[in-house]
Amino acid sequence: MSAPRIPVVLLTGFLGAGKTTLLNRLLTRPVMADTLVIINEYGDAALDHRLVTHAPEQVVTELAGGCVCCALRGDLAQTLREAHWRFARGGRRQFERVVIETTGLADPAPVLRTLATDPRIAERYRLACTLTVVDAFQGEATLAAQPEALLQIAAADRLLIAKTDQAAPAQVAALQALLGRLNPFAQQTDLQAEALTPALLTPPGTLRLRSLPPPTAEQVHAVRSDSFTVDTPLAPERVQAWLDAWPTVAGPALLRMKAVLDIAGEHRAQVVHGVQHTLYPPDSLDAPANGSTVVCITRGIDATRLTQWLGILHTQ
Ligand SMILES: Nc1nc2c(ncn2[C@@H]2O[C@H](COP(=O)(O)OP(=O)(O)OP(=O)(O)O)[C@@H](O)[C@H]2O)c(=O)[nH]1
Repeated sequence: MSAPRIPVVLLTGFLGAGKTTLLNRLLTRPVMADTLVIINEYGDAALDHRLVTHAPEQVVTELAGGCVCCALRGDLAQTLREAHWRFARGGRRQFERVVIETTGLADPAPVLRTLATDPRIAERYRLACTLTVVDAFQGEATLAAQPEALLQIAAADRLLIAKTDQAAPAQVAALQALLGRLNPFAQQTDLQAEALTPALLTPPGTLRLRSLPPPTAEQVHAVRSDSFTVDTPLAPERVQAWLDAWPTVAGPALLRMKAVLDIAGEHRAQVVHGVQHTLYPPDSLDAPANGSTVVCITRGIDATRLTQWLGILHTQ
């Protein structure tokens, strides 16, 4: 009898929707022991793998600098093909399941196709479930403006609604109704209200993959990712001025900002997230920063304004 195939969970959702936050919650569950996590990031400076807290029996690896749905599809296939010996101890495979976190701009359909049709992958792996995280607060506006978000909704077996604590109940209800129209097959879960159970990692019914027209080349290619690094610790008042100036760049053109900051006098790295209009309060990592990196993923932003804003961090 051949060995059972390894289940793969595809975790997707638009930039900043809450994928990594969910992953961190999931990885603390016993059901997620022995998990290989593959994190794909759009920016060339990968930060997400540093933001994922995991146990020693979990392996986290990253694919950065493009999307697994296009530029890095071959890299994903190679990672999966090689994983059983690359992530092995004493000749024994170190994982029993795989979670792939896509970039927030990925179209899940080509990734699902690779999983299903590459014979060397399909013989070892099986798709267990596609989870799409949706931001309760910004979800409707994102869906109206960002074609990739629609593709992610369409591919979902489960729609996981994050940030319901930030949205009014009527806003959540309107989003749920919209999601129900866009993908009536997917089960909707409010991540704040419901416990994360193993059932979340399995599809609610038969797996269905529906196709929507892909975004046009123009829509995809107008996206750019810029990273900005400073090697020396940042003065706290500079960081505060930079945070205060967030409204000068915030908006739909700033799809995502992620920063790991090395602030003078702080022993631990500080993490700051921005998603379109929203800036989240800084958080600390359990590790020193050794330099600061800010990644901005933008579509049609005023570059001068962005540069001025970033400049606040290190201007003498
Ligand atoms: N209030 C609130 N904030 C949340 C929730 N989920 C995520 N966030 C915050 O939203 C910001 C972005 O969350 P991430 O988990 O990094 O989002 P992501 O989808 O992984 O982002 P990308 O990897 O850039 O696509 C962070 O500051 C999180 O703390 C939630 O349920 N409630």
